[in-house]
Amino acid sequence: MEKKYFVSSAEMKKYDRATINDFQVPSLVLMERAALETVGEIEKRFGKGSRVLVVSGTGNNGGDGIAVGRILMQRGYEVDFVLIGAEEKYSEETRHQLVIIAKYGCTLKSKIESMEYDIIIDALFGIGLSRNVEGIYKKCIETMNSISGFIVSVDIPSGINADTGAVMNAAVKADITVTFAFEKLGHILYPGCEYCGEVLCKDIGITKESFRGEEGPRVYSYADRYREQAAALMPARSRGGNKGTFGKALVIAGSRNMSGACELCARSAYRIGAGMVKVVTPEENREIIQKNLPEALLSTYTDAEKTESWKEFLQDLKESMKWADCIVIGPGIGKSGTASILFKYVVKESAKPLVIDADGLNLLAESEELQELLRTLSLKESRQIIVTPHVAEFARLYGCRPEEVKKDIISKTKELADRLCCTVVCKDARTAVADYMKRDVYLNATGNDGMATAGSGDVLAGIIGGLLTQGVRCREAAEAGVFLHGRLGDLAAERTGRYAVMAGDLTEQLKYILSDEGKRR
Ligand SMILES: NC(=O)C1=CN([C@@H]2O[C@H](COP(=O)(O)OP(=O)(O)OC[C@H]3O[C@@H](n4cnc5c(N)ncnc54)[C@H](O)[C@@H]3O)[C@@H](O)[C@H]2O)[C@@H](O)CC1
Ligand SMILES: Nc1ncnc2c1ncn2[C@@H]1O[C@H](COP(=O)(O)OP(=O)(O)O)[C@@H](O)[C@H]1O
Ligand SMILES: [K+]
Repeated sequence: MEKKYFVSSAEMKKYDRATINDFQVPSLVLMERAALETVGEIEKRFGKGSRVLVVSGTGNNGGDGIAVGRILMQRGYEVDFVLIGAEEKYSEETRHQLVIIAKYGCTLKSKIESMEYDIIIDALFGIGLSRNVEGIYKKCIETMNSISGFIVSVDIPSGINADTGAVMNAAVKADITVTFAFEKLGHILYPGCEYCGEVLCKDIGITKESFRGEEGPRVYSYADRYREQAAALMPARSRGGNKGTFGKALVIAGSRNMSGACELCARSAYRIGAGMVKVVTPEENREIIQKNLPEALLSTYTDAEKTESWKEFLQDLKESMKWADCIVIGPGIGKSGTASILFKYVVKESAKPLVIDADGLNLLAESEELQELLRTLSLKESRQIIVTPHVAEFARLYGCRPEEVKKDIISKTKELADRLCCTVVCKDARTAVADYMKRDVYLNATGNDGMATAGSGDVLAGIIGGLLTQGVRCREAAEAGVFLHGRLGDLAAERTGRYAVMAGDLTEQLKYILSDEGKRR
């Protein structure tokens, strides 16, 4: 799988240092390459004679900016240089860039004087931002945002935390961001991603060799090309296959007044390619499922208190669990006594890959015993288990507040995966996937706020289940499922706009994005 990395500022600094110290590429060479790449993007958009303001800070981000200004000036642009910060703080490289522009007779200002530029080069802070922006720095960011001009942020918009995407009290709102070597976490996480404009990632000679044989960056996504080639994430489909070949999903979902969850989930499992889907739901949903999803097999239950029929149902369920290649449990099952008994029974008795979603997660959060059971099943019986909480469900399972999850979704997802010994999909605007076997965390870059609509989680659970039935392993099914689900949301939003997207539209889009041959196996 071709990956795209999102690095932390510590990782990026490590790769910078390895390139400079181990490979002996001078720091000023990297800076010149960074500047040339940035200039290239400006030249694509603006011609000679355009008015440019360079706003630099004292660190190497400022040095990049001054080099950009110098090259533009040599190529016929009109450039003003502003540097904010005390001289004793200048980095060695920035000092050097200042010596060069002084030789060319450029003057350096300490504040923004004119209000009209064509282009503003934002080079106040890069990945070295270490605390909240205050005083003259804050004022300077506010001025850049208020005056006219196309804003080009160098490396990252000044004021955005490169590790978390947080706004550190104030941040530049860029039109484009030209970054180097690898995209940073702050480019993809909210709210940082909304400040970057288009992110252009450029090679300046800091490559994978700078990992020096160690594991690479911890966080990755799928390469952008899969957006257009979604089918490349699918298992190859055998032309001679029959419905058994493509697997059987058992979807245990829905409750009284909640038939939609199982319908969405089961339909999505079918649309992603499962051969057979059996729905287990309360008797009240029989008619509606038969009418709306006649393709599904069906098994219904009544209250667990009705002992005789419940016993019969459990017998049937046991057979269904043997029949299935994977089980999805939770969407809309509620938290009634019957739901709780059913959930415990399935976790204990099933031997197949299991996806636990929605109410299943709430029931799991309430039972230490079941959490312990998950660990045992995973460690002793190598059971494949995926849990798919949204942030609030995650917080209940983890035992913290939802804001804490949002703030640190990457580490928290990995921690919960280690604790439960399974694969965890923490759903948010940027969904994270981690498991207990691997250090790396997948961070999803597809999807949009149109998907924040009831039932879209049920669709994801069905998609992941449908991938499992086709033999995709847990971690890969979770990552590919999340990526594809986001793409479905993006395509649905392209058609209707983000306001109008509904969960069923996501499943509908599956008709269109998997038209090519799968290549995974
Ligand atoms: N040779 C290299 O190491 C390369 C570095 N590059 C550039 O260098 C940047 C990183 O440079 P630095 O590590 O020098 O860091 P920065 O230039 O991002 O900023 C660090 C400086 O800002 C100060 N600072 C941090 N937070 C502040 C705040 N809230 N208020 C006031 N001052 C604050 C620090 O004390 C330090 O002086 C990258 O973003 C990139 O643009 C690129 O040129 C590529 C090569
Ligand atoms: N702003 C957003 N950007 C991208 N994806 C989003 C956004 N908001 C929600 N989503 C996605 O939509 C889905 C919502 O799932 P969930 O909260 O479980 O919904 P429900 O319980 O109603 O089915 C998740 O996969 C989540 O990642
Ligand atoms: K910057």
